[in-house]
Amino acid sequence: MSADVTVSESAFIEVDRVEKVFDVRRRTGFLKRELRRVRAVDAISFRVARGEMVGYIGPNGAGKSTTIKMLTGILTPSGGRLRVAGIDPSRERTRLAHRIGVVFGQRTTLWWDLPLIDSYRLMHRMYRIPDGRYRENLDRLVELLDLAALLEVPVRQLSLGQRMRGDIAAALLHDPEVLYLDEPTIGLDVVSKARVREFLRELNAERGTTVLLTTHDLQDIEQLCSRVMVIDHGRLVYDGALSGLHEAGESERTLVVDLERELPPIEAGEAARVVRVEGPRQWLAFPASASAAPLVAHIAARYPLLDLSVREPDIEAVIAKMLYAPGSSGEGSPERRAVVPGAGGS
Ligand SMILES: Nc1ncnc2c1ncn2[C@@H]1O[C@H](COP(=O)(O)OP(=O)(O)OP(=O)(O)O)[C@@H](O)[C@H]1O
Repeated sequence: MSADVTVSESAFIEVDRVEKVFDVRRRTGFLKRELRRVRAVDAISFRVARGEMVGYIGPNGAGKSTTIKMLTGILTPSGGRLRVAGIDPSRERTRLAHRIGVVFGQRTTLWWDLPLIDSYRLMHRMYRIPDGRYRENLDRLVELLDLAALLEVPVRQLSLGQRMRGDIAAALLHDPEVLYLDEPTIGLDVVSKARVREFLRELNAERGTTVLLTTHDLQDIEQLCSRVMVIDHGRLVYDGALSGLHEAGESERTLVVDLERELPPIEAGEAARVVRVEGPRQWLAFPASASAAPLVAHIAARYPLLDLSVREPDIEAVIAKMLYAPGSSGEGSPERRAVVPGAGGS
């Protein structure tokens, strides 16, 4: 541990210049092997306060999973200092397991062939959850996540959305103080996504559970997190509000307008510009950091409207625009780099 590290009182997750280097051996000839070092996480620092909901995003291979694995104690950092609830995850993984919950959207922690309720019973024993607390948590989660009709159904028969709700309940039975969510809404339909997000909002508001959320869905971040951290090539390149990320990348949202009939391109002044017209449907691009409401009001007052919808920019596109915007070094220019640890959250 370096002497200059200042530990904030309120920080629940503390990450100080943490790195993870993988040594990968590659065969380059008949008897030749080459050692390649992959710096998956490169000296990242941040603080997350108790009760915060933070998005953790980045392109494929950026280092998100490696960070989460270090925070859960599955991987040991190659350098730096890491604490979750005051615990060093890789040294005291079992003790930490009682205080954290993990949900992977693409994998399940449930027993595939067993009815849902049997997985919960097994977790009851595995985590040694006191009987009263288990029953109370189970009842609450079954109600909030609408699982009553699914408890006797084998996990393999559940739909993706039902399985995800089942997994979230499993991760919360032991009352963890922090929840790591890896793509919790991937592959879900609009209704299931809304349900999962609503539940997470309530969980955070009522229980003060700290949430670290990895996602490729910008709406997850928009609807749940006041703070977002962006990792690219193992380095933290942004830590702040989502609106700031949009501003840095000058990203745009799209308003799709269905008019009653074919008309010339809509005039919206400085607020938006028409980027496509197909019959009575028009697409207008406007800054993602701006609200759609005034634009919608402007159009509704002047044009015969049938329908409207807003399309979010792709998360990869927002990050790419931020990293490679004019003036950026292409690796994230210093002024776009991570701000002081914890600054985004308080
Ligand atoms: N066990 C390992 N051995 C060697 N290299 C690894 C290992 N795990 C991850 N890496 C490498 O570390 C880098 C970061 O990987 P990581 O899985 O953390 O990225 P990610 O941001 O989670 O990506 P994705 O969005 O695709 O899941 C990648 O270059 C990856 O190939």
